[in-house]
Amino acid sequence: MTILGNIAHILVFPFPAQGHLIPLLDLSHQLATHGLTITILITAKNLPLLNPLLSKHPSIKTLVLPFPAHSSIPDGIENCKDLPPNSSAVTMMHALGELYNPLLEWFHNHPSPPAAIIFDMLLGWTHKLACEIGIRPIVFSPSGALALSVIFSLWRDMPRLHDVLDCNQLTKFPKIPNSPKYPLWQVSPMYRSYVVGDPISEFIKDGFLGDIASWGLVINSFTELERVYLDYLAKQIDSRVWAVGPLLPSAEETTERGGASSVFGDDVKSWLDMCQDQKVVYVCFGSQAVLTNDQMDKLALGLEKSNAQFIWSVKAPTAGHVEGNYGLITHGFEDRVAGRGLVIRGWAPQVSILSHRAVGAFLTHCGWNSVLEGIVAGVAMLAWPMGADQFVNAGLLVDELKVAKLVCEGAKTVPDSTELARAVAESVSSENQVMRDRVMELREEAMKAVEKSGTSVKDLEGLIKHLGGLELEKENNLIIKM
Ligand SMILES: O=c1ccn([C@@H]2O[C@H](COP(=O)(O)OP(=O)(O)O[C@H]3O[C@H](CO)[C@@H](O)[C@H](O)[C@H]3O)[C@@H](O)[C@H]2O)c(=O)[nH]1
Repeated sequence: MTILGNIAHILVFPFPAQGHLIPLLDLSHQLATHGLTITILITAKNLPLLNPLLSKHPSIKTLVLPFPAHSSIPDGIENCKDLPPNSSAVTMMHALGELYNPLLEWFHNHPSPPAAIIFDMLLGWTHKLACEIGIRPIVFSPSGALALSVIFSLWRDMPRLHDVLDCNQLTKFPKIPNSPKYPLWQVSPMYRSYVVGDPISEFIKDGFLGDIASWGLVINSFTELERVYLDYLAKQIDSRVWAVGPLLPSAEETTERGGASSVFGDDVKSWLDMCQDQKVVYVCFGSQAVLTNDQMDKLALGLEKSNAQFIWSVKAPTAGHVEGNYGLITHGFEDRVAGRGLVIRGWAPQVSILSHRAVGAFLTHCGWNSVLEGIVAGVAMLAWPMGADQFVNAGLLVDELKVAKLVCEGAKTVPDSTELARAVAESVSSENQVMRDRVMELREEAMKAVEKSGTSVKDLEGLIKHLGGLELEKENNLIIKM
């Protein structure tokens, strides 16, 4: 397929958190495959995360800028997964805002600068920079359309939540389809901690308003999954929306996606090969969540009591976690579940585990990438949302799509091990067939979306056509100026 003007040069600017970076790199792969010239802005410590992509596309260039020093980020940390637990994405967003001038300078000195920037939604300040240079700002959302509708609604409408004392009071979003509502404690902490006039708060607010004002929105979702929310977003932000998901890794990339796996993929595969179809529960809470020892104990007990087969991917505490209070696997647990349970410490090859025929259920925090990966794998989900957009995603999965059961809520909540055991056992039993059938239907829709003439393929082609058009526009402007 040839798409008009596919020679455009695009700058891609990912946010340094695996859940954000992975899908934007998958999108970059698609754009490079269609012949676009891509430069990826990255800081030095995150550069190795680009290796699988760069080896597939040697034509992709990198713009490596020094990570800006920040008083709340210890030296040497450049990725959210390594941030101390008392820091948040806000600190990282604020620190990266200092790249404004170096980036501006790079643009001014580039012989053939990009015609557009595709930037992560947490880097909304890029919108202002793009306007200053006179190129198109395109925001990329690694979150789904419902979650993005909620985030945009908060920052655009600015509901007064800061003086509400009851954390269970419902925050309502009547303009969004199906009028979702969430207890205050589940609403974005980034928004709840907003203080009028505070420089960091205003920086964050301007960033989201920059997203909303962007020339286009690329989102990792697909029409059949979130049609009403995608339509709503298109009307709200008054710009082009391209739903290009689910963004998937290429077959050879599934084991090194987002980082080097801490186990041999073949060992995990051999272990899974010995299990029956759809009997294994995969447990993972994304790239950032580290459980307290209390949570670890109850989760371990739940898995033990369930008698189910499982793989549990356990994140290690970062240097900032209080020594000994986090991430400890209960003494003797692994011996007691030997043969039916596998614990992976560190980075697990999640996509290849989920896609194995033996995996039937996924205990997840409902990070959007995990949600999409779970759907593509056709596994039923057990939801334990902990923060960020995860409560919104869990609501979509549990109440609307009915492909998940809620088993726990909250980053600090300790689950009841007996209830958890029951839910885990049930998730891979024949009683759960209805949910499994529903998720298989969604899987089919997801696969259709990314096949030839599928909705996501069409949206991707539409995006590429627009990007090609921008390059022609740039050249015409130059001719007119000359
Ligand atoms: O051991 C692991 C752990 C994670 N992953 C991958 O890492 C990604 C994790 O992304 P996600 O499931 O979205 O979780 P988070 O890392 O928590 O993602 C952040 O970013 C998402 C996109 O905006 C949000 O939906 C989440 O709430 C937010 O926490 C997925 O692709 C996983 O396959 C692995 O490959 N191995």
